[in-house]
Amino acid sequence: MKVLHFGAGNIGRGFIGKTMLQSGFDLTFTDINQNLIDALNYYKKYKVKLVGYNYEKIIDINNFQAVNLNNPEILNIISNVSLITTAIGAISLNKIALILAKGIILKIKLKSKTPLNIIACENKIQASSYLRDIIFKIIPIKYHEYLNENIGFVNCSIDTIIPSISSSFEKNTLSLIAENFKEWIVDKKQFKGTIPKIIDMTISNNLKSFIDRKILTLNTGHAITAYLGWIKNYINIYESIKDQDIKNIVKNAMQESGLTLIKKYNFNQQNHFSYIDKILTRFQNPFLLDKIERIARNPLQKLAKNERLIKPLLLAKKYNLSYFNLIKGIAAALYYRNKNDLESMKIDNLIKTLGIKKTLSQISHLQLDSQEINLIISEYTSINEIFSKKLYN
Ligand SMILES: NC(=O)C1=CN([C@@H]2O[C@H](COP(=O)(O)OP(=O)(O)OC[C@H]3O[C@@H](n4cnc5c(N)ncnc54)[C@H](O)[C@@H]3O)[C@@H](O)[C@H]2O)C=CC1
Ligand SMILES: O=P(O)(O)OC[C@H]1O[C@](O)(CO)[C@@H](O)[C@@H]1O
Repeated sequence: MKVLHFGAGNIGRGFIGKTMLQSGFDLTFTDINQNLIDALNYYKKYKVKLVGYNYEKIIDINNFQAVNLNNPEILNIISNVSLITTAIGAISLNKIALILAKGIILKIKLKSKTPLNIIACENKIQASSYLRDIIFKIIPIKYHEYLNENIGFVNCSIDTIIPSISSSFEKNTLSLIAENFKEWIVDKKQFKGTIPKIIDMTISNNLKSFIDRKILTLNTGHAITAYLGWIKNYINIYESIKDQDIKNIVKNAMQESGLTLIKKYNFNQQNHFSYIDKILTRFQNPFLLDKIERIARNPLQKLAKNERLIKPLLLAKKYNLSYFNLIKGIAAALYYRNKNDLESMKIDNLIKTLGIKKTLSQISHLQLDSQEINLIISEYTSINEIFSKKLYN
């Protein structure tokens, strides 16, 4: 089976690409980063070092192709593959929609009857449905019946941790260190045609609860660990989570979010709280050398209404549950400044232009004079009083 993967980055090379090749598929990577494409075509292989507690295994990855997204050949490839996966960043999905639409139209004109499934492997709730909606807006209505019959947009939950570090164990810069833990769950109902057998891919009938469980537990805790760690000048996630004050806030915030999920999905509380404890152990994995900067990236996206920080706060408010540790995490996210992170600088500019309250309301869609906004601002102010020297380093 021919597969095209968008985004030859950490998760693209370290998990999606690896699993497609281990499943015996004919894999092509595509990316906008020409250096990455050139390196893939030059080296024609790389290694993935899986690390866990008392576990290390190096896997050789080879036998793949790589094409730049802007190479005209990409349309033929799209029209010819049975599966497309993406790992480019949720904020970039709208940038590939047009090229996907053009490739699908070519597929239609070639009178292809082979179903094509598209799985957006992004940290965004129902990312594939989001991509589907954009593509349907682009493709002429006369083709919509074909789309509905032959093109599957399959939502998934993807949980593993693959840091952006230069491969200290290999001179080949494509090689990666990846967490041994992985959980990739896809929505059975959204596939068109036969569901491909892919190593490490689990098929589920009730994906929504798994997506929310992962994004609103792991990513909520991951983000708060990063933002609080940044304020205290830590570099790596494991340093931050080893700080007991930070760990207490992170664990309590994950439990605050967890109680909303228990209410919404009727999860067993003991099972869910042990899921939280396992995640905290994963954050403490020193072998990953996961940088705070990677987990803190794109704070505008992460402070959006339907995302890992605001969504659990709104659910806690809805269910009249405690949310004061989530408030601390949101304030820390708002406080994050990194000259290398465009979104963090956009927040800085917004605060200078609109003030903190209006900025937060605009980003999060929280009501301007809500209790939640006032609590976040007061938390932000107390962070600033303690750490103000940090803001403009
Ligand atoms: N790294 C990880 O551990 C995990 C990442 N994810 C998700 O996977 C996605 C990618 O994350 P990473 O691999 O960490 O990021 P990354 O930055 O390492 O890789 C993203 C790749 O996509 C490419 N790209 C960006 N825009 C593109 C476009 N328009 N067309 C083609 N390629 C494009 C970039 O050049 C880069 O090579 C994100 O949504 C992230 O939330 C999900 C679970 C785990
Ligand atoms: O990729 P995002 O959405 O910036 O989130 C940061 C991190 O959260 C995780 O997805 C954890 O699953 C990371 O590995 C991921 O890269």
